[in-house]
Amino acid sequence: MGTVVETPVKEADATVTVKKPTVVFVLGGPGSGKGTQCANIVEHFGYTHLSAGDLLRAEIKSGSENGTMIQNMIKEGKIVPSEVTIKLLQKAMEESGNDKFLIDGFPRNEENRAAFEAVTKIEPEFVLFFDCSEEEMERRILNRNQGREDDNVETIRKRFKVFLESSLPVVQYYEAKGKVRKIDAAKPVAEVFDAVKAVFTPKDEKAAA
Ligand SMILES: Nc1ncnc2c1ncn2[C@@H]1O[C@H](COP(=O)(O)OP(=O)(O)O)[C@@H](O)[C@H]1O
Ligand SMILES: Nc1ccn([C@@H]2O[C@H](COP(=O)(O)OP(=O)(O)O)[C@@H](O)[C@H]2O)c(=O)n1
Ligand SMILES: [Mg+2]
Repeated sequence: MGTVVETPVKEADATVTVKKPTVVFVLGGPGSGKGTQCANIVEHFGYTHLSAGDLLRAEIKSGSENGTMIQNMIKEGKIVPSEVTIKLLQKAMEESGNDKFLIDGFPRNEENRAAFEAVTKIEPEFVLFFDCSEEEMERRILNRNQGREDDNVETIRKRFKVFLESSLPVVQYYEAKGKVRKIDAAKPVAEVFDAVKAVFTPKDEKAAA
């Protein structure tokens, strides 16, 4: 008869408490200044900036099998299926070594939002929303000069339509949860950043200042 050796199973070890990363979604129309302000936030507040658009453009450049599909969708101002974008975001989060992220330009529609929540189980800390008129956004995009295939009048019009029809409802979803921090993004860069800083500065520090 063999001896039964009991190995104690430590429940606490099995359910390792993995701390969920802090995520801030940075939303706003095309050209509202998301990328510009994210660069400032990174410098001051130690976040890692992940632009969904930049990740998708890098994926095209890498020659991935999804590249052509992504390129066609971006040219048409359409939103790439969540599956693709979320994989890129997750990979970038893992590779960063950080635990605080600005996710810029995502979620851009209800499908993006629901899929990210279902896959990662992460709820954003808050949503930074850059509010700007179409006129001003169009002016900025046409002066952006980054050689983007979607920065032309025809595609810009399509992107604005997608923004109004698909992206704004996501902002409204978070508004109903009290998570939206709305910024007047039509002002000069430094003034917009002053408003952004106020959102990221903890309340007790503000009181001490
Ligand atoms: N507050 C601002 N005032 C004027 N131009 C701006 C402002 N913020 C950004 N820009 C410029 O507008 C263009 C779009 O900004 P960007 O940060 O790329 O916006 P988004 O990522 O929302 O599309 C860039 O050329 C940028 O330099
Ligand atoms: N969540 C996202 C973000 C961007 N994109 C695609 O990438 C394009 C450019 O996104 P972007 O965030 O770089 O654009 P800007 O708002 O910075 O001008 C979008 O118009 C979409 O075609 C997407 O499909 N899904
Ligand atoms: Mg951008």
